[in-house]
Formats: sequence, C-alpha cells, structure tokens
Amino acid sequence: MASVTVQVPAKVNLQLAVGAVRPDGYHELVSVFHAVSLFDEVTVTRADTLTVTVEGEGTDGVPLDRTNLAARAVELLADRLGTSPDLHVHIRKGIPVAGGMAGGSADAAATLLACDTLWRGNTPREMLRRLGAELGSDVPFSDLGGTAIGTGRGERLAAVPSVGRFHWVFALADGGLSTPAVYGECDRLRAVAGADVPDPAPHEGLIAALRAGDAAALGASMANDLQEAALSLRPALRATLAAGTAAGALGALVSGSGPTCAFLAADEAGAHAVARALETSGTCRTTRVAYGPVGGARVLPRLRNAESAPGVL
Ligand SMILES: C[C@](O)(CO)[C@H](O)COP(=O)(O)OP(=O)(O)OC[C@H]1O[C@@H](n2ccc(N)nc2=O)[C@H](O)[C@@H]1O
Ligand SMILES: Nc1ncnc2c1ncn2[C@@H]1O[C@H](COP(=O)(O)OP(=O)(O)OP(=O)(O)O)[C@@H](O)[C@H]1O
Repeated sequence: MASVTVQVPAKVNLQLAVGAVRPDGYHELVSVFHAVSLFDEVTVTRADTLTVTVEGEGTDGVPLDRTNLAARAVELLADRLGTSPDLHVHIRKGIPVAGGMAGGSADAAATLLACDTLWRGNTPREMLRRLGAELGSDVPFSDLGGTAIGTGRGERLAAVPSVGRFHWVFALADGGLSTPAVYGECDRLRAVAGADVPDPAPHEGLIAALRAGDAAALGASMANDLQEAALSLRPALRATLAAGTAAGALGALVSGSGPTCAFLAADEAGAHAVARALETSGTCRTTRVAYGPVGGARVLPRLRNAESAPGVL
C-alpha cells in the first residue's frame, strides 16, 4: 500500500452555546454540529521526509510547514504507533479556509484516518477521535460526521438522530476570521454588557426539529453565541445575513467563528434561488450549495471499480 485518500466534510454549528471561560482558557460549549457536503480530500503517500502540499481556492494562507494541522496529525499518530512520520500529505481543499467550517480540523481528522490505514495501525475510531481532540476541539466531529451534540470544549460527542436531508447555502467572504480572536471578542462584549453568562444548554426545539426533519422549525431555532462577536469584527456580514433572509431562507446564521454565513432553504431549488440572490446582492464573495447531514471521514476506494480494495494501492 503506497497511498491512501480520505474524504472529510465541512461542518456548520446549528446551535453554538458558549459558556464561561474555563481555567484552561477554553469555553464550555454546547454545540450542535452538522456535517455538510463540502469536502476536503487528504492523500498520504510514503516519502523520504514529512511534506505538505495544498491545492484549491484561497489556500495561500494555509501553512505548509509542521504547523499545518495535517502535519501535526501525522506526527502525533507516528509517535503513538512508534513509526516514522516520513510521508507526503496532499490536501485538496473544498472547505473554505479560515471560514468557520472546520477546514483545518477536517484535514487533521482525515490525516489521522489515512495514516492509520496506510500504516495498518488498526486504531479504533474512538481512539482516533481522542487523539484528534489533542489537535483541536472540532477534530473529533470531523471524524464522526452526521449531526451530533458536542459538550466540554466541543470534543465530547453524542449523535443526534435526524430525518431527511437539509439544504444549505454558504456565503463565502473575502478573508478569514481567527477563531481565538472571535472567542476573545465574545468575552470582551460580554464584559462590556456585564451580564451573567448562563451555562450552555441544548435547544430542545432544535433537537425536536432535527428529529422531525422539519426545516422551517430548524431554521427558526438555529442560534450562534459567537455571531455578535463575528459581526462586531466584520460588520459587513450583517448585510450578507439580511440578503439571504430577504431571499427566502428559512434561517440564517454565521457558521461557527465565521466569516462564512449559512442559510437553510426549504429544498434544493430554494437553495439555488437563495444562492443566486446572494451572488447578485454583492454582499459576499461567492456561494456554495450543499446538503446535510453527511457522514464523517472515510477512506476512498483507490480504483473506482468493484474489484478495488478500499483505499489500497
Ligand atoms: C468555533 C468552533 O469551530 C465551533 O465548532 C470551535 O469552537 C473551534 O474549534 P477549533 O478551531 O478546533 O478550536 P481549537 O483549535 O480547539 O481552539 C482554538 C482556540 O479557540 C478558542 N476556543 C476553542 C474552543 C472552545 N471550546 N473554547 C475556546 O475558547 C481558544 O481561544 C482556542 O485557543
Ligand atoms: N490543513 C489546514 N487547512 C487550513 N488551515 C490550516 C490548516 N492547518 C493549519 N491551518 C491554519 O488554521 C487557520 C484556520 O483555518 P481553518 O480553515 O481551520 O479555519 P476554520 O474553518 O475557521 O476553523 P474552525 O471552524 O475549526 O474554527 C488558517 O488560517 C491556517 O493558518
């Protein structure tokens, strides 16, 4: 086996309830993660030394050194398995970079699974997720996919049952937002307001909407506690949210730490109509239409025919 490719989805937080800052500097969360059909593909190939290459839109800001989350994932698993980290990692990006859709986290999750497959580590998925949590709070969900509640700093997961397929539009912005900066702005705004920070709790109406496959109820109950902070740092996003809402979206919110904005539509045709309206509104750089939930990280068949073994060259 010389190379393995893993496909991994983006996420949107349908609910992101942000509690108080913990002693370790992270915020206590209740996050309803939802995996959507925008994907990165990570291919790992045996090599003389650990190298990373990236292709796709907006990848100029992605580091190619050992700070890339994929490179850190290789080193972490190599250390665990007592093997050499000498691999070439190639990332094909379909997930917006620094967009609040867990692009780097997705690559870390994909790399852990790809390396474990290449090295025949047979590491249980639950253990890969635990390792992933050392690389970032969103990494375990990128591995799991579907729809799930994350607690703690977002890394402790429980699957949420849902019915049917939800149709999404994502409005991509120029440039990214730094996740720590957005959490910091959330803290600053809260300090100015001086109100108590309630313990984060799941929104029962949102969970019921998922169980019922009720897109209108889901759209009405989505909420993101980081949204005000993202809007404070990037006021132009207000116009993006307003344009999607005016175009008939059932719900609109900033995705995670932003600046990508997410819009829920009633069906696929509705999603394309919202996307067209957003593009002509001039309030975003471009749009993507997607659906969810989709599965988490998975090894792609090496040869696309019936005889090929999954992921094996
Ligand atoms: C905004 C979200 O994407 C929502 O899912 C996540 O909370 C961020 O997850 P992530 O990018 O995997 O974040 P990490 O790499 O774990 O942390 C990056 C930084 O985000 C902030 N952070 C993250 C998670 C959390 N529960 N509280 C935080 O305050 C911290 O400043 C931390 O240093
Ligand atoms: N493999 C990677 N892909 C993208 N960015 C990476 C990667 N590794 C490290 N980074 C760094 O992480 C920063 C954030 O990128 P990323 O795409 O993960 O943001 P994000 O989607 O907003 O993350 P999240 O939603 O998890 O907070 C980038 O600006 C880049 O410097």
